[in-house]
Amino acid sequence: VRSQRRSTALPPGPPGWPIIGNIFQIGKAPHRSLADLSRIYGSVMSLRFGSLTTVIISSPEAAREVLKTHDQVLSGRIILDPIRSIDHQDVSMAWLPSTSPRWRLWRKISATHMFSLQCLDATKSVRMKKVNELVTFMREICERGESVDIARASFVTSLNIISNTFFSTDLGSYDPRTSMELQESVVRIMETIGKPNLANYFPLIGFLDMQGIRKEMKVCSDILFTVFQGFIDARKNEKSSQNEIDLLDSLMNLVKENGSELNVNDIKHFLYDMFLGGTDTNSTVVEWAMAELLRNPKTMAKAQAEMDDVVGPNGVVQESDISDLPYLQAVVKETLRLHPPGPLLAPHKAETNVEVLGFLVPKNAQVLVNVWYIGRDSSIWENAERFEPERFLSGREIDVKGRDFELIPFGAGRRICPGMSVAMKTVPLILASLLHSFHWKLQNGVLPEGLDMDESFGLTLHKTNPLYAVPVKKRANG
Ligand code: HEM
Repeated sequence: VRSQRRSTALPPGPPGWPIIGNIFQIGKAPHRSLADLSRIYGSVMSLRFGSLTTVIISSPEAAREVLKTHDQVLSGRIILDPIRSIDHQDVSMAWLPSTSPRWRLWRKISATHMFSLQCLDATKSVRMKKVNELVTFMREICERGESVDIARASFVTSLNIISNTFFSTDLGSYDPRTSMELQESVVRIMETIGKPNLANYFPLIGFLDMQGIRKEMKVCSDILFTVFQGFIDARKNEKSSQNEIDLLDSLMNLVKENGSELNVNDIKHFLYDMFLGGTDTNSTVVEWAMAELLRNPKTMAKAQAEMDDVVGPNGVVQESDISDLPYLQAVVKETLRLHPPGPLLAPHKAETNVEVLGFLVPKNAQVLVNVWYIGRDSSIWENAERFEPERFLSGREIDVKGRDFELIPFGAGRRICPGMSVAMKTVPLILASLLHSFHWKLQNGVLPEGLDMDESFGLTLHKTNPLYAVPVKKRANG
């Protein structure tokens, strides 16, 4: 076995420069430049970023090998410098290696206390309430005949869903006059982690903080940690809970029960992951979906007609309606195919040498799965660049749950997004409520075909220019 492993070669890839390797060949849109390179070098390709060997996976077959067959060995994490700078890597569910007992404990806790069917049922009313508030806000915009930044508004909704689940209170506001500190910190942290950062590839220069990334990361993260600490202190001092039990109560009970394993610092870092993982991702998908629908008015009309049929023209969309709205679900899948918020998933790491489709993935290599490219590969998808939700309504059923490797926006295997179940309730509910309550048009007479779809790569793949859209009254109470 040993000699076989030794003879296995690294996957092919473009030649790189001494020391820096391929860093400067990647540019500002790595998912696109890596897609171009994989057309030349194949679906298992290797590059070098500084000292870091990186293997890029670009086909469903290769993704299955990485995320299923060799899942155990390839579920480590490459730690990015900003994460290290706030000491997040030793406590965070998102960054601990999957071999760590603490990672397993957090996955178990989140699966049982947050994302189980029973918990999702218990938090349904929170999602409904917060989405209704979004519609009320949109009604005010509609009355004034103004346009609205779709991502920003749905970010507030997502943030308030999470903050009410944990703390029974709103931390976001639609009113631009209120303090946006926490809201803005979450966005800035996501941007900061996603910035091109030489210190990710040359750890020794991290302390120089040449790009000011560590400083930014620390300032914004401290804002979040201080807010979380405030809630924890208030709960500790409360004699008996005034409210119904929320998730912070459950977490604090867990600390009492698992005293030696978990402490308050662990809770703060867990909350940090949940607030980062569960806000920007959702709102980005809503924004891309609305942008695609505004560019494809017939598709939007079809989705709205389905809702009129199922919910009734004057009804309010309930979460339980979503399962009866197959076209809406297809719109969400189609958006996730073309615009996965994590185009390269999160950076995996090989814990040992392993062979993938005949090539060596060496121990400590970074492994990135280009789900963005897989979603647009014309050998897999007909009219791959077109927004056609209908593709999901005929033929074999394709799911996003990590079983169909041609569509894996949440990843697959042991590192699959733990928040997938709640995201697949929240995103369709927000979208359905927006579409059912209003007609939509672009601002300043922009025509559907004139809407730009430029994207900016970061920890999530954003629309470069925020989508501003105008809600238009649909019916008497709309
Ligand atoms: C449409 C919405 C979402 C998408 C597309 C998405 C996608 C992803 C992806 C691609 C990963 C990395 C998987 C990998 O490493 O292979 C991930 C991880 C993660 N997501 Fe999500 N996510 C979404 C919503 C959420 C929500 C709502 C939450 C929490 C409330 C959440 C929490 C997390 C956490 C904590 C991780 C790290 C898990 C780990 O490393 O073990 N995500 N997500």
